[in-house]
Amino acid sequence: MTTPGAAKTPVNVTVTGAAGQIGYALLFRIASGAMLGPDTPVRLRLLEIPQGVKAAEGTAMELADCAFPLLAGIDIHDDPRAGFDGANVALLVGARPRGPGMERADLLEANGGIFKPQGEAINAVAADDVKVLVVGNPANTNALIAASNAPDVPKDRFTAMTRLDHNRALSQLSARADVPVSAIRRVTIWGNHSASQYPDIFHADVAGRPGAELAADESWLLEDFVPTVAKRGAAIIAARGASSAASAASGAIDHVRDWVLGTPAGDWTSAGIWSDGSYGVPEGLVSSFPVTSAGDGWQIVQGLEHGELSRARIDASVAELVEERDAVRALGLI
Ligand SMILES: NC(=O)c1ccc[n+]([C@@H]2O[C@H](COP(=O)([O-])OP(=O)(O)OC[C@H]3O[C@@H](n4cnc5c(N)ncnc54)[C@H](O)[C@@H]3O)[C@@H](O)[C@H]2O)c1
Ligand SMILES: O=C(O)C[C@H](O)C(=O)O
Repeated sequence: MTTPGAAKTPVNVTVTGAAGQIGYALLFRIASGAMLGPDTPVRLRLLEIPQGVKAAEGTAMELADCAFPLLAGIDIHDDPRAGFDGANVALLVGARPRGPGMERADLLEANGGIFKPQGEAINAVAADDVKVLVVGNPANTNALIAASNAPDVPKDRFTAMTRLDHNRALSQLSARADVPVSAIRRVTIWGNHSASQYPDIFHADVAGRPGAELAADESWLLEDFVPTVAKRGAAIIAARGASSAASAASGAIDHVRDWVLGTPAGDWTSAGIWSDGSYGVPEGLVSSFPVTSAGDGWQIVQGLEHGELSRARIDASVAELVEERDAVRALGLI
């Protein structure tokens, strides 16, 4: 399928798990220009397992029926080497979601095996400027697996999604302070996309009010705000009977958009990135940090000071990332 007349060279965007719930919420927004901007045509590569190909074909038919002016083509694959060929942006969504009562780490063995061959394929055939966002859980450690199996791709091109957690934190804080989400800046998710994550508001600006002032109410902070954000995924599963999909797709769009087009001045966002040792997070773990981008890659915001409470929370989440890394090492995945 080709739309004639697109001026710029299309960006190749590979989406794995294209026939799944998140895929269905994500692809139409990418094709509409929400992710890469209103002037950038996209060519979509949908990667599925063989059983998912027919449903992906149905989604591709619907995408064609939207007549998106920016959609320069769609192809569907069940072989990672074909699916990632020439990929400039790769969204690694395809993986099993957790069900009620499970932790995301319970998916390590089932899903970890997906990310080793996908990392190898990205290494072999993706474009030189490839940018990878891992959404499939456990996202941080799956990103670590993919990056570790792509030795020729710079590690900073592999990222894991904590933008959904970041957006959840903004929303909870907005409700608490009774200010619009757009008036809140400089919130951070630290650590793992798991129940151990630490949503940090100590450095936030909440409509001109220091976040530390709100955080001073420790019973609200520790018994309400932090667990509501950190356990939101499980609450959605309990309510919907299925894991978050539209909000996850929206987080993925926000992550890639800010990475490629830049974060707003005076603000930062959160992303799981390859640690360079900042803030005592061991090098080589994929951990969430406060980050900015000027369109040329994520930079970790430096110089934030942490009190005892924040330090202990960050350390606990990082300790879980170390455990997950050791588990996938024992499985031979890295
Ligand atoms: N990081 C986050 O914030 C976040 C948020 C929500 C969901 N998730 C995770 O995203 C993943 C997908 O969720 P979903 O609700 O779309 O699941 P889903 O079951 O609806 O869809 C998953 C799709 O992936 C496909 N798939 C499986 N293995 C594949 C492979 N090797 N290559 C290509 N495709 C493959 C399946 O056929 C299926 O179509 C889950 O692991 C879920 O836990 C992460
Ligand atoms: O919680 C899950 O398992 C899905 C996703 O990671 C989420 O945070 O909504």
